[in-house]
Amino acid sequence: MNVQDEAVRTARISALKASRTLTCLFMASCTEAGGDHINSTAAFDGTTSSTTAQQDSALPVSSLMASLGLNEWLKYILLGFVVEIARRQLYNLEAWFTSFFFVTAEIPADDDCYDWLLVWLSKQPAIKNARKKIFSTSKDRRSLAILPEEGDHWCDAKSRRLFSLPSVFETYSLWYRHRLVRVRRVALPRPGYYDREAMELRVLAWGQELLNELLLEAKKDYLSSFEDKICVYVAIPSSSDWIPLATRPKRPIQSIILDSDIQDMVLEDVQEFMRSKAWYTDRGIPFRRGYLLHGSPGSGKTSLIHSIAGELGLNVFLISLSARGMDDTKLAELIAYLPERCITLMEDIDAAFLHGVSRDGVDGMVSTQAQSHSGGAPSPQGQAQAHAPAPTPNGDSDSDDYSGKVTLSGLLNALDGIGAQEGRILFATTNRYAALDPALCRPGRMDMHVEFRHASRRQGEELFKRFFMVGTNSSSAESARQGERQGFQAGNKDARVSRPEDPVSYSVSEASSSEVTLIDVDVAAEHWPAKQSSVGLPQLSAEEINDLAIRFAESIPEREVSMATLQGFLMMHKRSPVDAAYKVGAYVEDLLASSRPDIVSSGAVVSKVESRT
Ligand SMILES: Nc1ncnc2c1ncn2[C@@H]1O[C@H](COP(=O)(O)OP(=O)(O)OP(=O)(O)O)[C@@H](O)[C@H]1O
Repeated sequence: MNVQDEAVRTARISALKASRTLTCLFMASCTEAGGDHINSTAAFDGTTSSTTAQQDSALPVSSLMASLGLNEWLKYILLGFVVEIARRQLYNLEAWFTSFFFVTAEIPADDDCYDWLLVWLSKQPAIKNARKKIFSTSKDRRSLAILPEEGDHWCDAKSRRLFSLPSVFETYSLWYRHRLVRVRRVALPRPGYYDREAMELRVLAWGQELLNELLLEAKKDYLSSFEDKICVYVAIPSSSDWIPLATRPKRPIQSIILDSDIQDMVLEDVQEFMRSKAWYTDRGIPFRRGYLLHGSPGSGKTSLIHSIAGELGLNVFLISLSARGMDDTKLAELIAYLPERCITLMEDIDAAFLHGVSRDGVDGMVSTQAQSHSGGAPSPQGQAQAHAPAPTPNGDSDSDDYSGKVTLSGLLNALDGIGAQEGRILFATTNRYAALDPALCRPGRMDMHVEFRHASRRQGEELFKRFFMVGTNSSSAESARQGERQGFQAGNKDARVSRPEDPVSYSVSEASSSEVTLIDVDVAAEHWPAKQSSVGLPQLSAEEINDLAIRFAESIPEREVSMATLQGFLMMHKRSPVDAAYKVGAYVEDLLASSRPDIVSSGAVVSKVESRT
């Protein structure tokens, strides 16, 4: 035998020794509990030096089992089998019992129904008093629906609400209409993806009715929390998601003071659109409608959208094209994830493009002209340039500051491309109508253009009445207001609405311009001595307020100041309508003299409307 063979043999024997020692240790530790301790290590020890592999295999099996105490082991293994089989049978029995006696629903977390249930559950005593639950103050859409309750010290106007939610994987039992309901939040496995959160709801009942009733009750409960509110959602480009931003009380449409009842016209148009799905489908016309509100700042564009959302019970989904991280893909995704019934709002739609990004990659103003001749197709060169970092007003390329990378073609595709959402109601606002690309404004994208101008005298008068007549305890107040309103509607046609598909522009004639005579404020104070009051509203009748409103309207120049400016002025004199009526003239004169750009009328907007319609 050579040295190599000897080394192999030694290695084999060592390996065998080691494995036996391990086996003996394992067996000894396992059989110790049965009291049959076997010191097999010693037995093996005596043989290790002289035994070989062939001798080991010759050991009788029965004596090996006995020496290892395997008989005891078999008992335990069998017992384990029996316990496991019993457990499985019990599980099957429970599953059978549940499916037989309970109606079960699984509701994924991304479904609206999930929110209804979570809010409903958070109000159930079984959850409120549960020993294990989740406390939350998060500002998500559920929390927006949970109203403060009496004696709820957590829920003041400023602090976030504290509410309890069912804990994950915990099963809660509660009673609904004398029937047992079992609820738990579960994770539904999704192959190759994260688990999906869901709610498992089991109702002890034969039919579906009780479950349906529960869900309907939860839905009603949830929606009633928003009855007098609209919910505003904001787009988060980084996650292509929508998160609730706030709830806002509904604003009555009558509180928007516009000439010629534009607000009613727009509202009716939206209502008609919402009723006309079949009409659009029958004619193969994409079921979308866009409204472009343009004109002076502070003239009521946002307020009108707010009111319309409230009147129609729609939530508002706010998209900022120049938000950090927003690009064409995110925009398309965000628009695709919009719910079917909602208002999509793009405020200051010109803002993203005034950074210099446009379909042709040049300044939006210039491209407006170029585009009108190009027929609307994006050029590859233009697209490439449009993706490049936008130049800042001083001409630098500023990729850090300017984070929005939405191109015009990206926006156009999102609005009515192949992946565009059906049934969408889009409202866009701008103060720079002239800067918009005609392709963006064409029918199909923006179907109705509404121009907002600075306040007319009639608007000023109406604003004054609404401001001071609220709470006037006179039956004549409302009738006077009604009468005024009718006169206002019938007499004034100084507003413009245009529909691109309809070349006829609604409107236009100038409001009668009455002479403005400024009266000395001291004279006014003499005229209204008993009415001046520094605390609370003076007790004025509706007729007196009407007179002051006329006075107020006569003192402001036609179409020179915004409604927001007038409202701001009235706020300064909210306890003194007399002062407000007699001091407004001087106030406006001062403002105009200082030529603040936000209050000076712009004639350019008006001419653009005419050229476009
Ligand atoms: N036509 C109006 N009727 C009633 N209130 C108005 C009107 N216009 C403006 N206001 C008041 O002025 C304020 C500003 O109005 P709003 O934000 O709707 O103007 P806007 O046209 O959207 O302004 P911007 O273009 O600057 O966003 C609001 O508080 C609103 O109540």
